[in-house]
Amino acid sequence: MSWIGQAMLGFNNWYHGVNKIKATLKKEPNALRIGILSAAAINYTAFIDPVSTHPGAIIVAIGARDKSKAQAQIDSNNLGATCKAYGSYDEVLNDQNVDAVYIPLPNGLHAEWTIKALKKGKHVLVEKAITSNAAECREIQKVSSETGKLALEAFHYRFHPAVHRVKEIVESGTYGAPTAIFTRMSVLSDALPQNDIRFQYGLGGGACLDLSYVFSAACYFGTSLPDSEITVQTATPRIHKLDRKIDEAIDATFTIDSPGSKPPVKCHVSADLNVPYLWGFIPRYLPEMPFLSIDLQTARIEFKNFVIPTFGHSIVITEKDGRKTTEKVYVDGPVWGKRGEVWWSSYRFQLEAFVEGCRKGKGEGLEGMPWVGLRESEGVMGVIDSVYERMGLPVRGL
Ligand SMILES: NC(=O)C1=CN([C@@H]2O[C@H](COP(=O)(O)OP(=O)(O)OC[C@H]3O[C@@H](n4cnc5c(N)ncnc54)[C@H](OP(=O)(O)O)[C@@H]3O)[C@@H](O)[C@H]2O)C=CC1
Ligand SMILES: O=C1OC[C@@H](O)[C@H](O)[C@H]1O
Repeated sequence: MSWIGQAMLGFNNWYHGVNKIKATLKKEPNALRIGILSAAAINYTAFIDPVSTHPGAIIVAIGARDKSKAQAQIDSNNLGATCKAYGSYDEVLNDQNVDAVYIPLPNGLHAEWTIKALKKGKHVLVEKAITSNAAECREIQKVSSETGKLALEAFHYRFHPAVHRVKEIVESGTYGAPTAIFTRMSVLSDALPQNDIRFQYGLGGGACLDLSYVFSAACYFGTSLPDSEITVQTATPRIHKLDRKIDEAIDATFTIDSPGSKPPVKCHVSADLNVPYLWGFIPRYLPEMPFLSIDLQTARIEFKNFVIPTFGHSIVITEKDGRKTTEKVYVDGPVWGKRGEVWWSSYRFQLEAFVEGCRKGKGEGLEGMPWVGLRESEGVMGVIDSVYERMGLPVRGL
């Protein structure tokens, strides 16, 4: 599955001549030294590629359950000179040369390893979904504040300037307050093997956690978590054929009531890990872009590819009188200002924020820097817990 993102990134890098930039980049002497827990498929796109263009970050270790797998990833990405292979995740955490870790483990293992890493004095960038449930996320908050180390959920879309621009339009009030939000994300028919981590209950499988962008984005554009009240109205799963506890797809509605006089926002989210065949017999192998729409009092915003805007997106605003405006924002924007490059992926923007957060030792409240706070992550996990309860499926991780 990760090959799709990797191919798009390859095209982006070729188009913008990023390989030349990588070849001439000099690392700073005090670069943040980062270890990776596992040789996951997503590592190249989400982490190794961004680090290769960041002067202030260096990968010093990869640990996998089988050391040869870690070594193979080090070799295939030419990380050899500075990067050690380990045969366990504990060895990465015990390495005094590691300042921070990236955790791309299955979702059901995120809490355990994030907490272990924080207790070993490492800052943590942990893949989405941050945990299996809201209670685990509260535990991470507690340990993060006890240790003074950061934990950041890798919701990379939140670091992209196009997303900041849409948030700015919503918050400007130009078109009134938001009243309804729709978000959709899907994975092509048969793209994932039946034994994928996403289909294993014990590893935190299911569409809600894996495609948690749809919940995160509805909450982000519809409110400012954690101060709003979110009530799940409906939730319908399509159950995986091999495991009755796995939601292969979900469709849910919830309302967000924010403090103040704003109208409640009606949210509708849809996520699918195996898009059904067309007319029952034609597999859908053509990618369907993640999609978001926001109804405001006097206009609708449609945002195509809100998840990885780097690889092509559009923001279309249609006012009630029919006037249309289209925007595309690849760099700058209201949060980053002049920081960033047009070829930066959402993962590269995310790394920029993570490294800065680690350096300053403070994630939330850094001036002019995007961040996903742990209380917000907990709020999103709380919505997912409620959706599972509503569907009559077990809350993950319990
Ligand atoms: N930000 C993004 O765009 C994306 C994020 N993700 C997220 O990244 C994480 C990893 O996804 P992905 O790379 O697709 O997954 P993979 O299955 O490729 O990687 C998961 C890794 O987890 C390790 N692992 C540890 N215990 C187990 C176990 N019991 N069963 C299976 N694997 C185990 C394996 O490590 P080892 O190498 O030690 O054997 C494996 O390499 C998930 O949290 C997912 O949500 C995924 C895709 C895109
Ligand atoms: O970006 C993504 O696309 C497909 C998913 O299965 C994956 O986990 C997600 O992060």
